[in-house]
Amino acid sequence: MNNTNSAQRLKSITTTSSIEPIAKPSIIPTQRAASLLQTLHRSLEIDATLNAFYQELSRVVEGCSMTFNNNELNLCIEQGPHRAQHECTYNLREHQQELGRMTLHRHRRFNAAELANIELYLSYLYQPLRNAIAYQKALRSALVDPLTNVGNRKSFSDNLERELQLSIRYQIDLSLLVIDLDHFKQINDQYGHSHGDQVLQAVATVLKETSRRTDMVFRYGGEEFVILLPKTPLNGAIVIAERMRGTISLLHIPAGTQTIRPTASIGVASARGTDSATSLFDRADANLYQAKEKGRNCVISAPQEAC
Ligand SMILES: Nc1nc2c(ncn2[C@@H]2O[C@H](COP(=O)(O)OP(=O)(O)OP(=O)(O)O)[C@@H](O)[C@H]2O)c(=O)[nH]1
Repeated sequence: MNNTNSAQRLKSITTTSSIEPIAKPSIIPTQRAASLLQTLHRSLEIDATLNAFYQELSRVVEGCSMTFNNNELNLCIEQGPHRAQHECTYNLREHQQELGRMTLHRHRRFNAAELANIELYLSYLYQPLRNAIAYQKALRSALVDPLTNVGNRKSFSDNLERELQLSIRYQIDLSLLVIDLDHFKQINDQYGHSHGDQVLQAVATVLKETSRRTDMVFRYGGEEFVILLPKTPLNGAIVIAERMRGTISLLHIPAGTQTIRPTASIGVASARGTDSATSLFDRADANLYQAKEKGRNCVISAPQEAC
């Protein structure tokens, strides 16, 4: 295998036994190998597992840095000082499932013994990393709505409590949007449930795309979404809500020969020092109710407003 200035080493590792080192790795004392395995198995945190791997690897492959990517979990974990011109990359996979892509960088080229060591160490990493990834995926699936891929109601409750505490303790603004699709029952009845699902997915995409990275989008249930806007006062929240409402109203979702044009009503509220999670949510929800009462496809942030 090549290891020149521009060469990229790309290898798929499917199981521990499939690794065939191209040179003899340096001999790791049994006790050291056992202790490395024990350390790698200690945590189900991907970060901690990779950090332990890197600490150990950099003893035998000096001066290297490491980048690990997992697209499904949206992970990019970097260890070590910098990226450099020489690199070797391994696609770690289990059957058809990607565990991730591991790249090691260094200013000096990797020699054959070092490459063999890297592969030996990867064979130790493989199982602990697989366990950590499976655990993170399980945690994630308990908190993510599978249809729309945004946070679910449980995730919303956890985040609302935490953000409200932070907002009260540090006197930081916090706003909440409660968004409900209009006449969604009619959409389901007229176009069918699967087109209804497509509308929910398209709306979730709009909500994610029209919010900032720090905003949090959740599906509260059915055709109702909620958005937490940390560090956002009421007037800012109204602007974001209007942008979301406007963008949803521009959607054209194909349904056979027809097109679905959904709209949404939005209730907005901002946290006060005396708020509980329930009182803040109830205020936004009451405003949503007003928006429905006053004609739908509008944003209400105070009970007296008209659409
Ligand atoms: N396709 C689809 N429909 C859902 C899902 N969850 C809930 N619904 C439907 O959403 C509809 C909600 O209807 P309603 O609560 O009557 O509200 P609406 O028709 O949107 O009327 P307004 O909110 O008053 O504008 C019901 O028909 C539910 O069956 C889902 O995951 N997929």
